[in-house]
Amino acid sequence: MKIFSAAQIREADQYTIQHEPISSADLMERAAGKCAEWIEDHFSPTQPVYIFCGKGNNGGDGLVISRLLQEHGYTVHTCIIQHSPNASADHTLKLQQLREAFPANITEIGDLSDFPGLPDNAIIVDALFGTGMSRPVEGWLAGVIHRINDLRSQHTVIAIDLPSGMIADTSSNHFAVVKAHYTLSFEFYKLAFLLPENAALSGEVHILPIGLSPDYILHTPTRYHLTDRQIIRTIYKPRDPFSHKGTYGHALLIAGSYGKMGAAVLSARACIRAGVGLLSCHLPKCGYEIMQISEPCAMCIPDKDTYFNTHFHTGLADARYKVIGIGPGIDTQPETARSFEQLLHSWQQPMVIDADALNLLAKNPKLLQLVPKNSILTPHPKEFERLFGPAPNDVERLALLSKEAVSRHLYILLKGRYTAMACPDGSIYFNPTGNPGMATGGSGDVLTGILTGLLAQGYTSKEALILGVWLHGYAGDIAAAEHSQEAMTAGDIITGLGQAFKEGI
Ligand SMILES: NC(=O)C1=CN([C@@H]2O[C@H](COP(=O)(O)OP(=O)(O)OC[C@H]3O[C@@H](n4cnc5c(N)ncnc54)[C@H](O)[C@@H]3O)[C@@H](O)[C@H]2O)[C@@H](O)CC1
Ligand SMILES: Nc1ncnc2c1ncn2[C@@H]1O[C@H](COP(=O)(O)OP(=O)(O)O)[C@@H](O)[C@H]1O
Ligand SMILES: [K+]
Repeated sequence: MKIFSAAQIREADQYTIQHEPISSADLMERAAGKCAEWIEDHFSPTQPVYIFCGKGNNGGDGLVISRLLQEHGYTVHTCIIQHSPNASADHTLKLQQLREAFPANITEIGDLSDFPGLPDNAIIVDALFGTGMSRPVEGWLAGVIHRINDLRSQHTVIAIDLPSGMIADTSSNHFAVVKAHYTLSFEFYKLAFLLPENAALSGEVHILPIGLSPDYILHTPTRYHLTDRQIIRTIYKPRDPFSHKGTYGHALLIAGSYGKMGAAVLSARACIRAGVGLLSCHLPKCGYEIMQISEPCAMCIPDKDTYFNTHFHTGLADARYKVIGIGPGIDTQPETARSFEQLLHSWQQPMVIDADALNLLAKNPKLLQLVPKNSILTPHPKEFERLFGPAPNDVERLALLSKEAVSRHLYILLKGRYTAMACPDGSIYFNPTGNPGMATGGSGDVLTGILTGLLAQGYTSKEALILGVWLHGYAGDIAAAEHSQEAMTAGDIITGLGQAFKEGI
């Protein structure tokens, strides 16, 4: 699914109005109708509804919702916030229609002292501002937002299109923003919903289709995308009935150290479950028996060193590996760093680089220059900061992520609720699958194994990244459904992979 900027959303709106064609007032009727329907499906008419409307088109939506809910027997109080002497044309029209149909319970709020007292069990609908926001809300208007937020523990807050005060496509960190329980947004996810800094603001987001022009959506390029099944289906390649294990590549996984062999085992198991043809694991001697016993499908290459991987740069040419995955549990010993440097001098194919291998790159920035083009780097936010430095907010962190991916010709993901995947072509994909049950040691090692396994099978770096992160999260969701978010383990994510392949594509 494409994620458009506020300006593009306005364009989509205008394009639909001209080409469907439909009047802007009718489009507003359609959008607000979807919201009213959603509210009717989820809340009973016995609950009083308080709708706070701004004077732009977001407020216009609120006015239509008010009329439609009253037509269906709800008691609605409509509060119009007088933040400006002028109202949009559609706001003016919809206010007139509301006054004609239901003249009672319409109040104007010109100051915080006009804010109504709310009865128990009320629903607050926030229709103050939507995609028209471009600067922070200040003064008594910010006070209205704070007042709504003070009431959220006793009442349900439903934001229309965006929680008011939030800017659709840039950072609103530290601004006054409504904290909604639900956000009913039109047609598209907004970038703002995917940012960790906004986690407490949008609540449950529901995207309501309002019939914006499919032509416009198809032909308008955008930088941001949210992975969905449609994208996944274009990537996934079913296996050829005449294929053999050579078809699916030989991967080398460099992982583990004394006390961290679990990371290597998890990664190896995930790589195998992701469908690799053959897997060899380069391990410190102490890990040899552990791996042989834990995962009989993996072959093992013991290092010269008992506790750490220190000589994995040798013998690469003979084995004709398709891909190398490196990092889970390898520690950051100087001998490991030296071997990594030599490996980077001799290996030119894409690699998957994770965990301590990322920390080695952060410690030795000259190594970063040697990373083969089209490699996949998988930092969590702390590892990202060690590698590329801090950013003042999430939107600037995304810009930094993309800049590094483009200038170095690498695929770099930034892990989190909506893992962001930056590509060398400048695009950024967000992944919606996964859950907080995956915030547990070993989940990242599983991802490294999956990505390595997919690259080995011939998926391009971009395909492996988007598909791998999707499957990882999907398998995590299956694990959480089976075991709960608390009790699930990284191993359960691997177990869930089978069902993820069967049901998630
Ligand atoms: N995009 C679409 O396809 C559709 C959009 N509709 C609605 O239209 C909304 C956009 O409407 P508008 O463009 O009128 O914008 P908004 O209603 O979001 O905001 C514009 C109003 O807010 C005021 N304003 C903006 N920033 C302010 C600030 N920092 N402090 C104080 N006042 C501020 C402006 O003066 C103006 O009165 C969407 O969010 C959505 O709710 C729907 O009605 C129809 C379909
Ligand atoms: N709240 C969450 N929602 C979705 N995915 C999550 C969440 N928390 C963690 N994850 C996923 O779990 C993985 C954790 O990786 P990482 O922090 O590297 O773990 P480890 O180093 O312990 O293996 C990442 O892929 C991340 O996106
Ligand atoms: K709103």
